[in-house]
Amino acid sequence: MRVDVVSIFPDYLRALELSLPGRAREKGLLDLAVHDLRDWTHDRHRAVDDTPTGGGAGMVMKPQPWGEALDALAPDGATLLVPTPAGERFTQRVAEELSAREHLVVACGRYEGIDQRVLDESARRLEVRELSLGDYVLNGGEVAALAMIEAVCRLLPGFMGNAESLAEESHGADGLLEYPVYTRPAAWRGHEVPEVLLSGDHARIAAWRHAQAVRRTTLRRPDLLPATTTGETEVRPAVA
Ligand SMILES: Nc1nc2cc(Br)ccc2s1
Repeated sequence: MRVDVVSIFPDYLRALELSLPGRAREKGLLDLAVHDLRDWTHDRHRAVDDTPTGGGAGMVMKPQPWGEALDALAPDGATLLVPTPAGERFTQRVAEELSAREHLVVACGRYEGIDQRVLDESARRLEVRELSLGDYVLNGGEVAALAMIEAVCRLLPGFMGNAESLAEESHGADGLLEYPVYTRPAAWRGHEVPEVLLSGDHARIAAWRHAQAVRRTTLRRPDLLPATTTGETEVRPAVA
């Protein structure tokens, strides 16, 4: 997979060259580049924003620098990711879908956003996905881009050393939150590891872990539980 990220704060994205994406690049799984949007400006102030047409507060990102940047970086058929509070929800399912793409170009907006015509023009030759991390507003798309790129790239085959751990994560195939985890020592500051985990009975351990995942999901994210046939969310008994 190739990932190009465009931002007016490219240093914000340098973290992508560390930790997971850094190792994947060494393995040849991921080719990542960060670009400064101002490289596609032509005035001496390197302007990337202007006042909103129709009035209103703040500034809007000009179409011309984005148009030229995307012409240079995004081949026809590439996927353009645009983090925005107004986007479709970015979920593990979306991350899985995007991990199968050949080329992602991530446009990090700032100010009040990017001129809509950039998205409309891009849709003529790119897959455009406006994506939201959640119902809150950041100062720009960079933080969201870091999260989305990590969520997508860690799903690339061979990216994670232990692929088995992917299967047991929160929001996995079963749609449940992850069960609580423990390690040594068996007792720590008066807290004991649940006896079942020391039993060696793998069937019993698996059942306990599933029950804990259901309990945690019911308590914290009932919206993730499958609806019943009546369309209501099934209220399942909390597991002791
Ligand atoms: N939650 C999010 N907030 C923002 C703000 C801006 Br400005 C650009 C992208 C995003 S994604």
